Amino acid sequence: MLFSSVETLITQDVLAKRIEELGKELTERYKNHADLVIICTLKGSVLFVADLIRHMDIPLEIDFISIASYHGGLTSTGDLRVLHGMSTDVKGRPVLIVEDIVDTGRTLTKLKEMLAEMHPSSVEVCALLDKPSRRVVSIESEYVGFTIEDLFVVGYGLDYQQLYRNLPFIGVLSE
Ligand SMILES: O=P(O)(O)OC[C@H]1O[C@H](OP(=O)(O)OP(=O)(O)O)[C@H](O)[C@@H]1O
Ligand code: HPA
Ligand SMILES: [Mg+2]
Repeated sequence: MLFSSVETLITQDVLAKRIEELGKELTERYKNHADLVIICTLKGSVLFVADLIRHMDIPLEIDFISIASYHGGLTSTGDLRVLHGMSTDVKGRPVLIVEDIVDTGRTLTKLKEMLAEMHPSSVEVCALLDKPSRRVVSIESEYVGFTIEDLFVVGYGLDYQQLYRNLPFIGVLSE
């Protein structure tokens, strides 16, 4: 499918303000919990996590896991592949998963199952975008930036065929 333009759904300013709010909320949540580990899901969450942690005024570690199921397309293939694992020992430590988007819920479900085997003291999720209308697996995030309609979005880390991740705003592709 060919797309000719991108329409803005969430502007750079609106993103920045909401991410600052989330960072402050998370600072309050975790300020009395030592040893926080943030797990960023690559590739989509890389811009979000970089901005979010700059508003978290507490000690934290960060690690990355590369997990993918869209493989460039518009729909989840259901074939979840872990392309790179994490290296941090999270046993007995609070974990915050940072996700760019929860759509069918399959990625987050798989990630939470994998983490449970590592016995962290707690696991919470901060998702920039939530698309509840597309859920296949019932799962919720403790912290959500924006709840969006059933639209395929790109930008601010999110891709279509690995492109558009560098847009500074969230947009919708149009033909
Ligand atoms: O709730 P779901 O339907 O599972 O979709 C959400 C996941 O899908 C996307 O990853 P993708 O597979 O596109 O990998 P990427 O982050 O490398 O683009 C997105 O970044 C989320 O991690
Ligand atoms: O709307 C989306 N856009 C980009 N990647 C995605 N992965 C799940 N949903 C989406
Ligand atoms: Mg993708």
